Amino acid sequence: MLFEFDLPTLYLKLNNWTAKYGEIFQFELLGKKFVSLNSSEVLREAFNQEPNATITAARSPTFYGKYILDNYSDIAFASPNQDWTRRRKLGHQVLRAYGEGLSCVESQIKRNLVSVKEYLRSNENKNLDPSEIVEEFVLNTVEILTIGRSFGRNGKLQKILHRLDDLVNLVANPGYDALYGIMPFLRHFPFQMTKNINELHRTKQQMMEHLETLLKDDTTEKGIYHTLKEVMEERDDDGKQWFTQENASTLLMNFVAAAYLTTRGTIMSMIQILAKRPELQKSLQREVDNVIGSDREPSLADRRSCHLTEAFIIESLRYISHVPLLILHAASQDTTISGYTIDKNTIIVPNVWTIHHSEKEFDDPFIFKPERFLDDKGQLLPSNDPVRKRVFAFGSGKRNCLGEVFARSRIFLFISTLMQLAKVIDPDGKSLPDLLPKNMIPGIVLQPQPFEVRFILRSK
Ligand code: HEM
Repeated sequence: MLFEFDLPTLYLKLNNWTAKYGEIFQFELLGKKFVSLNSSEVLREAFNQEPNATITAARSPTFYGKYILDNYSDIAFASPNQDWTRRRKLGHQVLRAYGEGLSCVESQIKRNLVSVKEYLRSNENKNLDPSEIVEEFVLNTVEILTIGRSFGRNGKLQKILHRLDDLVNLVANPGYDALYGIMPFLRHFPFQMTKNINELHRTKQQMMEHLETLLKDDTTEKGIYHTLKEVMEERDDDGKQWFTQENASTLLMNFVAAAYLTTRGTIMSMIQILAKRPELQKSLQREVDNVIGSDREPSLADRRSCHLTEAFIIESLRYISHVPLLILHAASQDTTISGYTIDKNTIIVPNVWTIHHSEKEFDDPFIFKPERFLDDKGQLLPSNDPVRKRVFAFGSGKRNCLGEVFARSRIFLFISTLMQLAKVIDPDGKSLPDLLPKNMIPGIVLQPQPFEVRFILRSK
């Protein structure tokens, strides 16, 4: 029970301990050594300055990485070595090619927003749990990224991806991972978790088989999987295949899992925050009206002129801090951080939730203030401004998130479209609590509690 319930809320305990023990402290849990990094300065010394940047880029061994991700064939759970460096570079390349630059991808995403618009129009002024439409939007973008087009919530691919995500969330839960990591033979006993593990293997297989089928369709639209297939054909000088089927399926699993819960959590939280702040909504709508107007759809080029919308996204990521401890790192050799000796194999806990809610780092950290990221002319602070540099929502250094640009641009398109089209208000006959960072549902990725809102179309 300790495993299941304490580890997902470890970030709250670490926040209390930071008040007692300061910017960096070590502790032991389940027989393992941990070091918690609790200030932006210490985190940067560990992740951005050599030799620590290289030493702390390792991951600790996990059951999930070993048994689900084919013995660390992936990017996110593997420790660096030569092959990993090539995989991470490939991950960057495919995300840049399919997720960030191509206008055809942008137009696909905009087409995807049409169903969001239809949903808002046909459900106007009704009490709604927005998760259904947010999940469909996020999974559609994942489908477009993966195979170049989306098939909607009733399509086979989306059903597989949804199930895959649910299972990853259960199986990668740090409590179960720790338990199965210590006693991996448990996976042969008929517990519910064993059933989940087996179903996850089958669902991964189903995803790959379905992608193979879709690959045969006669279409010009391409996604990451088309490129991965080509890379699987490559051979090194010694004839070795450097990127295998296991690498492809686990890379896709990383992307699907990393893209879904994180983006869902951000957009859902932003909707709840908006419903409680009519003044902020008015300012965002004014910006969207001035920059985009109502006759055309928002596009990624508008990000440059929508300073408040961008600040709203960054402040939401800081305030909710829904990946509270990033993915845990590990020390690949003995080192020193902030004067403390850190032994090889110590698990490194980037205590980002605490950094984002520390008075030393941010004024009024528990108050939601997008303006903290704007200068006195209302322009977004540059990314190298000290205030922006204290936000670690996507990590920092050698293991930072590969999908940051993709995620932020999708969130921008969703929120600017929403502000162009509708006003978000409290539900009818029910109360909607303000979103409080300490009340999120625990997990590797925190989620807001279920809630309902109403959408009122602006054209009326
Ligand atoms: C709001 C959305 C997102 C947030 C807040 C987020 C946050 C993070 C964080 C905190 C990490 C761990 C960094 C570390 O361990 O130091 C991470 C890693 C990663 N993310 Fe994201 N992420 C988001 C969306 C995405 C998307 C859309 C993708 C891909 C399509 C993606 C792909 C990855 C990958 C592959 C890694 C592993 C990198 C590595 O271990 O080297 N993420 N992300």
